[in-house]
Amino acid sequence: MEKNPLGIIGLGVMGRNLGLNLIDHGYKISGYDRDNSKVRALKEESQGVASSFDSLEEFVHSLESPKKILFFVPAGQPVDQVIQELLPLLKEGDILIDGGNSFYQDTERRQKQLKDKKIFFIGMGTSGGESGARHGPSLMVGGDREAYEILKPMLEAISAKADGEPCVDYMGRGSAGHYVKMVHNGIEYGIMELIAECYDFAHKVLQWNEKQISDLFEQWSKEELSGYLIEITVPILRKKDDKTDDLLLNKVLDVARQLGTGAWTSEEALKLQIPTPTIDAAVVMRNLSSRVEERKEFNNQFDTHSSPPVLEPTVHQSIAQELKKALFLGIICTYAQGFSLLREASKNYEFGIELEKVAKIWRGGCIIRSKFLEKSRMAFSKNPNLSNLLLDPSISQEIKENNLVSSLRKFCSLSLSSELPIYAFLSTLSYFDGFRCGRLPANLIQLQRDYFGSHTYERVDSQGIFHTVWE
Ligand SMILES: NC(=O)C1=CN([C@@H]2O[C@H](COP(=O)(O)OP(=O)(O)OC[C@H]3O[C@@H](n4cnc5c(N)ncnc54)[C@H](OP(=O)(O)O)[C@@H]3O)[C@@H](O)[C@H]2O)C=CC1
Ligand SMILES: O=C(CO)[C@H](O)[C@H](O)COP(=O)(O)O
Repeated sequence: MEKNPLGIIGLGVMGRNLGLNLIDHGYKISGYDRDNSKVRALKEESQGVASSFDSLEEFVHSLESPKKILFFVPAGQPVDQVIQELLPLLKEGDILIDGGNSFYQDTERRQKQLKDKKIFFIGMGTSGGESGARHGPSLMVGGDREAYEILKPMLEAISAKADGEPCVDYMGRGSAGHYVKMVHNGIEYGIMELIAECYDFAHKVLQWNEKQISDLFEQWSKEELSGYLIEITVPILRKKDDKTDDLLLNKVLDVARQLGTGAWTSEEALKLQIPTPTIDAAVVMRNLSSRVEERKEFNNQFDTHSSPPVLEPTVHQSIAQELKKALFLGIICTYAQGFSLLREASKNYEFGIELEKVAKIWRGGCIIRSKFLEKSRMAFSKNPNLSNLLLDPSISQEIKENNLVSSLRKFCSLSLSSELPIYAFLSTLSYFDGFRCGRLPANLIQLQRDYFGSHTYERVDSQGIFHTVWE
């Protein structure tokens, strides 16, 4: 029997679509899932091109050597279970690829576990959701470079293309691929929360309807704000509910669920002491949204409101312009925070991540793709050691020339007087102001630490460590 170059385990949303994408590009694949109906469905959908198996032994046997097996099963225990089941069937040199959203420390552990057996374990962050997997995802690959080189032609063929370049690359050693995907998702959380806060403002303060707001987002998606998350907000705002006459949006419970990657990003940033306040705020607001009972109680208990500013319709268009600029700066700062975290993590964990490559493969296929990523790519290409995107001369020039900071400030102050929760925008503004204000009140904190704990301090006028005898 002719052997196939790649096998996929887990034929749900991602595995099934990536399998069909591979077949479109001329690769014959084998598929396996613990749910036999999914195995049969793939065979039918691929018109028999995919070889599908109900037994793991037959599945592994159908693959050419070295065996290349990609899994798309839920992160956590299912990945370990699949590895355990596969181990007796594998030989030295075989390559396992985890395409799911696994936690990077789990990936490191699995790589160590399989190294002794000389089996490669690649952590591959995959982004683009269902349609990306089907028509071209962004693929963030980490682990052994030798194994990546074997997989490269196949991955390049199925990945999205941005300006003709494949949106896949080797991110670095160990769990670098899953780490980059984790930060991608943190940025995704930040941008989604900023967009939601914009919508809330247009809806509650400008009192625009969803048609007007979707037209605004549609306009933005053709300008410098152009990006996938802005784009998909347009049809989402316009979608009719199929059960009622209302819009679907009005029928959806206001609780934002999460699978964990955003919170992992914030936890990592805290651990490495890199400020990522927009991402943190996005996680916090998802958490707050889920406290449904407390929110109801608060709503009853604190039901008095100050009178919000009245905005005449004549100023609406100019406020919408400020809103656009505030969102643009919010998005720039979210990317800046994500890239700063990646830079620090790469140093700390010795991943060897090149930020230019990250920006390059995020330009297409992934959920956070946007026009701004080309500017980020150029910034890191000019200066691979750039510690913060906001320090790039052309990006800072763009922020200044377009008065983005004053728009963000105006938007925040209007929202605050309208009692809108805009935690992501406020955090972004404080991030910006905190970096540029010259002198922070951290000197006072230092003296408080020294007062109660003799923790010492440094002076602005002489080198060394100082302590004051306080009493
Ligand atoms: N959906 C998305 O947009 C994206 C998802 N991801 C990540 O990709 C991974 C897969 O996600 P997705 O495709 O959405 O998930 P799905 O739940 O759609 O598919 C997972 C499949 O794996 C099967 N499975 C679970 N455990 C095992 C096992 N031990 N052996 C064999 N098959 C098993 C499941 O079967 P059963 O149904 O019986 O449990 C299911 O068919 C996750 O880590 C996810 O976070 C990454 C990027 C985007
Ligand atoms: O990886 C993804 C997109 O890039 C997945 O869709 C992920 O599930 C999104 O995260 P969450 O479910 O926590 O919102």
